[in-house]
Amino acid sequence: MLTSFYKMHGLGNDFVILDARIGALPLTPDRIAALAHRRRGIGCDQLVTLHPPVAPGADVFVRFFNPDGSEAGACGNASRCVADLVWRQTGNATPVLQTSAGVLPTRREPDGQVTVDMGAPRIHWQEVPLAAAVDTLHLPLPGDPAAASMGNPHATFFVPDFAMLAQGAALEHNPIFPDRANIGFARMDSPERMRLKVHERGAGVTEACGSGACAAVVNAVRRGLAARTCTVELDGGTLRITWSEQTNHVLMTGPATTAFEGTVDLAAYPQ
Ligand SMILES: N[C@H](CCC[C@H](N)C(=O)O)C(=O)O
Repeated sequence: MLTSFYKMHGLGNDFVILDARIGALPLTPDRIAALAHRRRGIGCDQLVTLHPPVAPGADVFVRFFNPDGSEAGACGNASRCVADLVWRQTGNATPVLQTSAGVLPTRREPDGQVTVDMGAPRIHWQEVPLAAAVDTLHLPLPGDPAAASMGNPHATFFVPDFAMLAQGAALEHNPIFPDRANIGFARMDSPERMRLKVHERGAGVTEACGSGACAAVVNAVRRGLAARTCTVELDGGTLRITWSEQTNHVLMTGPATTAFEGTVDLAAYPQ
């Protein structure tokens, strides 16, 4: 059974996008992991599936899966890529994405970049989630991180350099994060500019993390370290993030790139 796929990336955070809008695809966590494998599969940081929308006003329902097979409620870079794909397919420059974490309006900018309204950050401990009723602005961990969710859990460490990146895997699995967490390391170069590296939950260090950039700016603003509009410099490039005072929503603007299209025989991958 040959299935078409799109290989796309947002600042080097790369995705295999499969279209399940015309019919369900036989995907299991093991098959997702096999497809995401860098040598034995197509290879990607996340596998993304498209489904018929259910939410009123949504153009497509999008699901995000990490290469370990786990599902995530948000993926900022992939959301920009799906919005770009829908525009290429339909000419709709403002597609609305339904995700398990909420309905995300998007907009194609005149320069070809894509803005996604990532919704409001969740900053209560139960929403991140955390395992205990602690202040999410100062978690009881060495390095004093803050935590927030953009529909997926993020911890942000404010650091002078990136020596702590090597601790990302252990921190991802720290028991304070019952659903694990994406671990961001942010160096504030000015209130308007942040350098960020992210060890992603279920994926490891990626070239960019869109939801991680959103959470890092939210946490930096909460700490009084950043302006509400901040340029986030990641390994793969830069994102513009604004945490709106009026709407409490976080807007993320950045590129979306198609690398290639292909077909894959899903039956050739383990169930
Ligand atoms: N690893 C993340 C999902 C992908 C997020 C990232 N690729 C982005 O652009 O937001 C998680 O398990 O929550």
